[in-house]
Amino acid sequence: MSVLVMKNVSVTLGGTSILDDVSLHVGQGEFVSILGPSGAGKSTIFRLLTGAVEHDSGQITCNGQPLTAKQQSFAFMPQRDALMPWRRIIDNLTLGLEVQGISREEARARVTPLLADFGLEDFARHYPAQLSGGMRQRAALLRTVVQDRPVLLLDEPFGALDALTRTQMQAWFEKRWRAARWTTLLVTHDVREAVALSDRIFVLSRRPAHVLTEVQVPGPRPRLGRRITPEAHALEAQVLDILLNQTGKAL
Ligand SMILES: Nc1ncnc2c1ncn2[C@@H]1O[C@H](COP(=O)(O)OP(=O)(O)OP(=O)(O)O)[C@@H](O)[C@H]1O
Repeated sequence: MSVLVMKNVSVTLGGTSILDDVSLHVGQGEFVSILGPSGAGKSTIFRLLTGAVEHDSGQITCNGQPLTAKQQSFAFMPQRDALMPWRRIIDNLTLGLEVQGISREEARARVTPLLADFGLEDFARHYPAQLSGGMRQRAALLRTVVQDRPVLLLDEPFGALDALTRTQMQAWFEKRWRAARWTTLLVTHDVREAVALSDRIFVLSRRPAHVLTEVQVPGPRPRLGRRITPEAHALEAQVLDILLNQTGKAL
């Protein structure tokens, strides 16, 4: 059964058509990515799902229920880690839960057992500026995951990292995901990342965005580094061609 369904959704902002008849779905425990050219409207989909913008037409449901502003269906991780510099890591990690009305003690009790898995057990009392970029992203991810919502929305979570750290983080996250099977929707413009991490990929056109194609990613996991299969390589090339074609049209 699909947890998240967007059906024929269109969005206009300031008189400009941004999303045009977008349909996509994410199943329970599935990892789905949205790929598209820069400015296509990928982040707009997340703004829509988090209630920051409204759709003109179409339907959005979570677990079969129409999305409402009150419903807390999604745990959202923005592009930048958005950790508060004046709060210790432990207090940043509990923030999402505290906003939900959970006491600080209860929030800490939920976060603490996860610290080791996220490589943060020795850094709970540090401030964000004392952590590396990769560690901050792991903290932001932990803060998102611990909210225990039906769907994780990840907006280019590794985009700001250097290439080596990004590869390490992708491998680390993929391993965590295989163990936890969080229902995940990832926005990225990194074709390799989408192929390495996803079960399925929706490729968007340039703005106004519509779904150009939906691809099922073949082959066993993990698909990172030297383990990349010929099928995954071929898919990368195919998806890249589709995207370059879109960018070419935009130039
Ligand atoms: N309030 C607004 N009024 C008009 N246009 C807007 C508004 N907000 C966003 N846009 C436009 O919507 C388009 C889609 O933006 P969005 O951030 O969703 O794209 P994106 O695919 O996530 O881009 P990137 O990959 O570069 O992050 C952009 O061209 C942007 O200029």
